[in-house]
Amino acid sequence: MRPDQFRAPRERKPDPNMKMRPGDLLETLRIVWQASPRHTLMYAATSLLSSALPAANLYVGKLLLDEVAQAAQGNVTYQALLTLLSFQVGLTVLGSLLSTFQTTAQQLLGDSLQHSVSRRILDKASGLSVESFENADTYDKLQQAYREVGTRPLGVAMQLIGLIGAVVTLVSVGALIARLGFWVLPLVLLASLPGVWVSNRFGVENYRMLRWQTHDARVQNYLGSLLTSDTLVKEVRLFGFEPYLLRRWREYYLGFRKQLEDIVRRRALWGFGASLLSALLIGLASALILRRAAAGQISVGDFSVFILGIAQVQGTVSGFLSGISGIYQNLLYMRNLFEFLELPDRDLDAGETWSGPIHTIEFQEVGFRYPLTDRDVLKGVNFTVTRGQALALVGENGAGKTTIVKLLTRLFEPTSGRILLNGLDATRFSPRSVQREMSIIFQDFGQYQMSVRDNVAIAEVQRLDDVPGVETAIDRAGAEYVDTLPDRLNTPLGRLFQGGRQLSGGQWQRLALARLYFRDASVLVFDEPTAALDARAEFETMEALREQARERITFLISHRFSTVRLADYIIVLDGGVVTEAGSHSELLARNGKYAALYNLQASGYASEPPTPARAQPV
Ligand SMILES: Nc1ncnc2c1ncn2[C@@H]1O[C@H](COP(=O)(O)OP(=O)(O)OP(=O)(O)O)[C@@H](O)[C@H]1O
Repeated sequence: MRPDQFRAPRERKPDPNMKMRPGDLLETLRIVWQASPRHTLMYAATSLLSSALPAANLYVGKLLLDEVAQAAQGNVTYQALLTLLSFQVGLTVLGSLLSTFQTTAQQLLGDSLQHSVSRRILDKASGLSVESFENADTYDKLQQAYREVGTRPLGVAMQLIGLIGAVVTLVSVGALIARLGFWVLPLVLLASLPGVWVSNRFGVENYRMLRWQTHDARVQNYLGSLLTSDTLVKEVRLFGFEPYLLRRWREYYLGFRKQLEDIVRRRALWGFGASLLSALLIGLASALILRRAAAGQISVGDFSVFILGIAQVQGTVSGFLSGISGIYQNLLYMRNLFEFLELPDRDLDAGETWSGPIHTIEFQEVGFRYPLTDRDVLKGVNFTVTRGQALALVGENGAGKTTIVKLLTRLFEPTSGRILLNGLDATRFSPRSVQREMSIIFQDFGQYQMSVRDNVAIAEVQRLDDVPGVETAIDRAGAEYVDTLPDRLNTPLGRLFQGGRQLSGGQWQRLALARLYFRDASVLVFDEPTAALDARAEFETMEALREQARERITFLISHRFSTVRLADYIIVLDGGVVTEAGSHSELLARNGKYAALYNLQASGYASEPPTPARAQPV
């Protein structure tokens, strides 16, 4: 996490680009249709049929009431009443049947949609460059897209079909109500608007608030995760910074809370005003109807259509308008998703395919600046390394050692200068084909919560079943402890899942070394390979490394000069610039920075330990 991410909660300005585009609705519907055409059709058909049922129910209900009123005067047979009742029962049965099919279609469509959109997001994420992951904005987009994938696209489809259904209901029920008087329907429709306007307005505000909070919520989550992490608990307890973390976590909460309270208060006030206005309008419509009733112009059945129709129209108008705002909100999410899916991919297969071992690597005046930053972290770096040589990169923290490795392994491209492989410009070749010739152990290597075998063979997935290969790599990395694990190579590792074995830092590091050895590569990169190893393991690792290095090009980054001195060629970096280069003895003879650092470390071993102060008798 970069320091700028750790800041106090602040007012975040709305993203000016957060607007849906005209094509988003169609594109969303296309995604829904493609996920499952059959269930989309089934959902649409059952929803639309259901939308016509309220009017049919109202009408049959009205007929039934009128007949009952007639029956009181002895004008209607029991048979006629039963016929109407059977219609009403039929409508109820049809309603439940449609709703059963509709729910089934919705669940299956939702599942297919979640799968297909998640798949797109994961596909996209796996094609993104390392650079995109290091960009907070892209990372926020990815997180939000992935978090809401289960609800949003389906939401758009359901709401759109719901809108069409609402039109069907409104037209049919509206036609029944309109028969009761000219002003009745407009008044009933008008009465539904204030409430819907309020819920729409605050729904959008709520969504925007959540979206602006995404970044801060991520920081707050991170702070919470520090307090609940099993790996960090020791450090957190020892340094005792729990209160600090809790305070920061709470500061973020209070920031969110302030925004929420503001929205909730305003919404309550507007909501109250809206319901008063609605009640007035409905009162007016009722007075008009009652005047006609008093004049004997409408039947009991008609009056029931009015009373039940009000609720129906209000519910439908509210559903209709909140459907529109729901579509708008969901489309804002979809815009976020589309923006994420439209991010430029880094096509790792673009370019010629590199094949065969790499014999020489040459950096020519290589410079580099991380995207969105304004500082060159490498400047005019030159060196050549050939097969059989081990090259060590030395320098203080932040000097640019890991960045050189990122360029060498094509995770990033130089901003100036070039890298030659066997004398050919590396950019001609696809990053993936070049990476195939490289194997690496990073400083922050992966601890995969998988089996021992997967942890090693994942370096070359097409050889996942190569058990002898895995065993050889494990031997070479000195990870014999694997033999003592309950299920040897098949023992699940890590604490995340049940039955997993947790390893020590050094044991994990040996496994990462085995992973490096497992891949048959001509360039090996060791970024702090012995940091977590004990003295014997470090010695063995360096021996193995020397053995391996004969046939290969080896890059070594280490702060331990006992390791560095074994390299054939050493490059000293300072602030992204190569300040010294040569073999260990040459650099010592030069008596420059390398010699100073080496002697500093060597004196740490050679000097007499300070004599402990003798306790003074009191
Ligand atoms: N993703 C990034 N975005 C912006 N700047 C970065 C990024 N990664 C590293 N840097 C900066 O680049 C410079 C070189 O970093 P690099 O990781 O290469 O140093 P290093 O020599 O490997 O350090 P260490 O010995 O601590 O591992 C540092 O100033 C660092 O802050």
